[in-house]
Amino acid sequence: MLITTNKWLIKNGTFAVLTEDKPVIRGYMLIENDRITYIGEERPKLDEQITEFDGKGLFFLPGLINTHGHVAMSLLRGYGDDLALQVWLQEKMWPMEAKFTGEDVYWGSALSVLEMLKGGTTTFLDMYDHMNQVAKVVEQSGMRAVLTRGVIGLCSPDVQKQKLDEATAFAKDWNGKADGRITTMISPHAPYTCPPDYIEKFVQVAHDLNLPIHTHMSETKAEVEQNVKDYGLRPVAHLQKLGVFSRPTLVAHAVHLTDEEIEILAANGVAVSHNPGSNLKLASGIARVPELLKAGVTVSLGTDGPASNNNLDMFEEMRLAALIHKGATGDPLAIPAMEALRMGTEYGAKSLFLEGVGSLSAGMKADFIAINMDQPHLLPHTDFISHAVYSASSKDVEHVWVDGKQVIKHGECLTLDEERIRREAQAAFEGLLARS
Ligand SMILES: CSC[C@H]1O[C@@H](n2cnc3c(O)ncnc32)[C@H](O)[C@@H]1O
Ligand SMILES: [Zn+2]
Repeated sequence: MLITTNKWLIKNGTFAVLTEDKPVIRGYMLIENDRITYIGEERPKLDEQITEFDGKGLFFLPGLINTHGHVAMSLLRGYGDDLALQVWLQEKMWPMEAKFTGEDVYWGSALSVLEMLKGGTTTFLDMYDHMNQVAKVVEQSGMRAVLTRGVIGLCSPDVQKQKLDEATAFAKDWNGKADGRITTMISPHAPYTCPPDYIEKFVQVAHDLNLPIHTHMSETKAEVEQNVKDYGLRPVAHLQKLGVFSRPTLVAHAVHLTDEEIEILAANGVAVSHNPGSNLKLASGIARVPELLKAGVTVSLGTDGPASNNNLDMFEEMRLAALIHKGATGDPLAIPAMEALRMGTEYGAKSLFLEGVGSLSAGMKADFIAINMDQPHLLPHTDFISHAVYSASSKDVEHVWVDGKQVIKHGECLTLDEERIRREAQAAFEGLLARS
């Protein structure tokens, strides 16, 4: 077997290393196979000729990490805007999703993976149905993902069992696949869509497979009130009682929390995926992110699905996170730019229980992006971290590497057929409409 080594030396680059004393350095980054093996201001000594890449005018960042979403919902982008969560789900999303075929999920996911890669996201978490199709897209695209079959348990015991078996089989079959780029989790959709005894079964599966749990939690005020009516407890205490937090857990949203609930999440090491764009669009509220971070909770960023956002631009989520908490608290330091960037990268990796991704340093996986800094809205070059959070967008991403392989070059995807995906996704939406 012919073994070829993949080695790159990036020179003349500006790199976000995010250390407290010197967050940005100018110099060199060496990539060997799937890893960063050197990053620093001095040119590394090399005993062989390797491919050099000129990073002049580019700002290199860790690949962005989107910790909550439902990517196949790109097919429903713009279908059912300006509604609150429950109405949006019950009257718009669920009736349409009931008609989704595996093929729809494939093309919807491909459209989103394309959007994410071109926009600088290198890892995403996805909770949905027909997850084999999402996994297939991830495998082909070269992207990294944490995948989980989300289960809504508002159905007969037989169907509940079938869905749980399917979620278990998916989690088992795909964990570690695609050269380790895919990992899996276990996901009851939410406390309001899964009865307590059903959630306990997911906890048991997570224990059996040694996997983390991901679920929606405390997204709206109405959901919290309904939980108290139905079970006599707010969602945090309810999930704790059912054993969910006995597993490594990532909850999405966590908008409506008391001080005591923040302490419970911190004490149990529960991570939170903050989805500012989706929470604003669905009028769910503003999560208590500064308090969560202060209590020691890992808070990362997610877009949620493309139908409640309505894009998958993680630069936008970082900017929103940095801005809305200043407005909500009156404190300009509520979420500084550097913290927002960490939420979109390093804390994202921690939330997904992934080791070796989320920062640019020797030994880490080579998941990184380059943005073109020589554009009017990114000049002058005062503060690159500030520009990445407050001025940049997904459209500024020039190159993307995942696992040491370049997947986006000058904005073009090297792994997926963009033209075909655009055509098939539009056709899939039209097919859905025709069947509805
Ligand atoms: C069972 S697969 C995932 C399921 O979640 C739905 N969904 C999308 N966005 C949200 C959200 O913000 N809160 C709760 N549920 C959401 C999606 O439509 C799928 O049915
Ligand atoms: Zn969601």
